[in-house]
Amino acid sequence: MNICVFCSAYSLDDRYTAPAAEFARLLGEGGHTLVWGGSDAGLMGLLADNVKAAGGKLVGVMVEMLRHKAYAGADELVWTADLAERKAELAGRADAIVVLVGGLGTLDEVTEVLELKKHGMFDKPVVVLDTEGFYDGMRTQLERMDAEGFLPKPLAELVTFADTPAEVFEQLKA
Ligand SMILES: CC(C)=CCNc1ncnc2c1ncn2[C@@H]1O[C@H](COP(=O)(O)O)[C@@H](O)[C@H]1O
Repeated sequence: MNICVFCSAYSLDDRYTAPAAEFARLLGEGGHTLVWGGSDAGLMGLLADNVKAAGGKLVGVMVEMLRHKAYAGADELVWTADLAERKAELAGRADAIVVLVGGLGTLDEVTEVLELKKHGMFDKPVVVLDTEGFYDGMRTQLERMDAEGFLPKPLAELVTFADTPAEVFEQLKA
């Protein structure tokens, strides 16, 4: 399975890096391919290192303006002209999307795929790994949208939440 991951490009503490490394290990050992932003920075680099160490393949989708941060050991690096083209390329190559902790870039990526799903223009599973309750705020907001008629389909059809890396893979099998 080509698993596209959105996550932080920053270096984070162990509360976040340990579950990300565990997720990467399960991905690699499961024989999956990581499709990600192709960067060696922070959590993105850690993810790629751990997938590779566990025997998984790496497909990076990089944007020209971040060429200096490209991950050196990817099996394939795809170059895109801008962030919009990159998001389309990432989603287009994904059999599933997993969202790890991240900042505005991650939020931008996940909201875009959920909006595409809302319109039936993307139909792959999206699973949020809610490490340390990091996404509780986003979840509360989305549940309120769901309960108060802001979504055209049930929230569970757009995105699901997992507490642990193992639970992410259980959900992807379901
Ligand atoms: C100086 C530095 C950290 C450069 C590396 N910076 C980056 N390299 C590759 N993709 C990125 C970078 N920054 C943001 N992104 C994109 O936005 C997401 C991360 O942004 P954020 O850290 O959550 O907001 C990633 O999923 C990635 O697709």
